[in-house]
Amino acid sequence: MQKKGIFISFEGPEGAGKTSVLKAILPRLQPYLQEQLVLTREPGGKENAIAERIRDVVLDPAYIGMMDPWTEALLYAASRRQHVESTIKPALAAGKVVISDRYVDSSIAYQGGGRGLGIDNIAKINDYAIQGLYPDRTIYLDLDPQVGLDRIMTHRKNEINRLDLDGIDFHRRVSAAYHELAAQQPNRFVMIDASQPLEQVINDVWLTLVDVLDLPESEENL
Ligand SMILES: Nc1ncnc2c1ncn2[C@@H]1O[C@H](COP(=O)(O)OP(=O)(O)OP(=O)(O)O)[C@@H](O)[C@H]1O
Ligand SMILES: Cc1cn([C@H]2C[C@H](O)[C@@H](COP(=O)(O)O)O2)c(=O)[nH]c1=O
Repeated sequence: MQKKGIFISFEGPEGAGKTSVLKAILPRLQPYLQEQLVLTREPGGKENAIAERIRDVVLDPAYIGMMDPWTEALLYAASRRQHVESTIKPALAAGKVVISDRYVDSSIAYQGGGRGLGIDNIAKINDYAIQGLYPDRTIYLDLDPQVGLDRIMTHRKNEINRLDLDGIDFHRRVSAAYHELAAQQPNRFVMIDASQPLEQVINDVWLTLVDVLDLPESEENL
């Protein structure tokens, strides 16, 4: 496939603010990109019934303590393969801007680092899913994992998924793996301090997008 579009992923620990930031950014981007913008997520994906069904299984709190870690890793990779093939690749081939709330770095950090399955092993199984398709830029919302977990336990109690309920040690290993990835690929990762007030985080993300997408430098965009 000849990739023509731009691919941006958002990553971070639980409760870092990815969903809140993307919700705020969407109406600001739409006037520039209109139907060229594809906002999607993992596990799952925009208009991707198969990947969304896998999401339901892998995140279901009913399976706490029951899901084998490799089954978990393979389910995320299977959902990603479907997402890449039927959502991401066609959009990029059509020259669109694809923004994904989580992508392969989540697997490297959560299953490779958090579950201890090994970063190289998880990268290897994900080769089948992504076939070399890495994001052009990855916006990492950086937050102490305990602060993120406290946020979701306080404000989002009715939407807690299976991994949110893993212990703090798991989430600290996830965070360490993300930091290792970001240190290895400083040109791809943009680190944003997600402990700031939400408006400031949104602004920092917006300025990054203005740069990456080469949006016109109006006063509002600076
Ligand atoms: N900068 C911030 N300061 C304080 N609260 C925040 C901030 N950003 C987000 N929140 C709050 O934290 C909670 C989690 O935010 P959000 O759902 O956007 O995070 P997320 O990164 O998408 O989390 P997850 O990956 O777990 O789904 C929400 O209640 C949100 O209002
Ligand atoms: C893609 C992906 C995700 N995860 C984890 C990270 C979160 O705990 C959930 C997704 O929930 P969100 O509220 O939509 O962020 O799944 C993972 O462990 N591995 C992955 O590849």
